Amino acid sequence: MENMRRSAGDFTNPPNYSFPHHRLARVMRDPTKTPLVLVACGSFSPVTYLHLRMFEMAKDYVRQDTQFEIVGGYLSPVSDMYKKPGLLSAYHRVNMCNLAAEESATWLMVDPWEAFQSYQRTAVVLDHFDYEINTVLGGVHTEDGEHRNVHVMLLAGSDLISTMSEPGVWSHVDLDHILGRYGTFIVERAGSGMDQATDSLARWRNNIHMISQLIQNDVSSTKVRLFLRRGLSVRYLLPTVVVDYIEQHSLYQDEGPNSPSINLDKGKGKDLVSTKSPIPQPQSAS
Ligand SMILES: Nc1ncnc2c1ncn2[C@@H]1O[C@H](COP(=O)(O)OP(=O)(O)OP(=O)(O)O)[C@@H](O)[C@H]1O
Ligand SMILES: NC(=O)c1ccc[n+]([C@@H]2O[C@H](COP(=O)(O)O)[C@@H](O)[C@H]2O)c1
Repeated sequence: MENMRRSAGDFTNPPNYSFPHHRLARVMRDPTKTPLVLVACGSFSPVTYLHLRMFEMAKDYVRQDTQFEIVGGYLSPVSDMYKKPGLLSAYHRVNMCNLAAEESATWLMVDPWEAFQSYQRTAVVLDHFDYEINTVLGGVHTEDGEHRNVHVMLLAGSDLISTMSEPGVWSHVDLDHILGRYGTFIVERAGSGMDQATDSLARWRNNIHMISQLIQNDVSSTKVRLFLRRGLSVRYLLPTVVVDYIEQHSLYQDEGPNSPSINLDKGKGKDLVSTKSPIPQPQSAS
């Protein structure tokens, strides 16, 4: 079951959807390596420099410590149905991610697939990338024309991985699918210990790569939203094009219907009130 590849009928697509691949490198530089696509799932409400920085940190780690070659990276904003506090409409979140990705790294893209439809579990999202890249596009090639399947991996902060030990948030079947079949790069996040995050995930440890933050940076979307509501500047915490977009559309002026009241503490605000949405539990991920 774990290695079964999905087919078109297994996925629901939003209207007029086409998979973005304009920045996906289709020819590998080093034929001895395994091609890799990084996928970051999250709210991105709004996208910050930390989200973009995660990809750069992973890129350094991949080059120095692994046999992978990155051929592309994706931000995959979650559906509005996730109903997380502070979640702005998918329309604006996807627009902001696109602006940020376009002006940042040349290998970053935004996939609106999960954003514009019903909530899709992360295991299904990774299957969608695997399907689009390997089945539909046919993977990538070496310079000699040899075909290679692309390995898809989840890129996440240590707070997200911590939730994998919280009861009721992830099903065991999904965890086995995500960590067993795909694997993950975990970026250290202030306030969310790396060891603690992965203790209960030991059986998949070969597929879990931990990336330490050598320059501490604890920007979070929660704090950015709070700053905006208080009329404080968020410039240099997120790309200028995103700051301009937020100003033009007067975004994040109100708390919004899902928002609990939060304080600007040292963490993300998550310690004070649970912001985790109940996740519909799957029958099976594959
Ligand atoms: N400062 C950070 N350090 C490490 N990882 C981060 C950081 N900020 C976000 N991430 C990671 O980015 C991914 C997307 O996160 P998300 O969009 O939920 O951002 P967030 O800042 O945690 O949002 P919110 O504050 O609204 O909860 C998650 O895997 C999260 O762990
Ligand atoms: N069971 C699951 O597939 C599951 C559970 C919790 C969060 N997630 C994903 O993690 C991402 C970030 O979630 P938070 O912003 O709540 O930390 C979202 O993309 C969400 O879909 C998936």
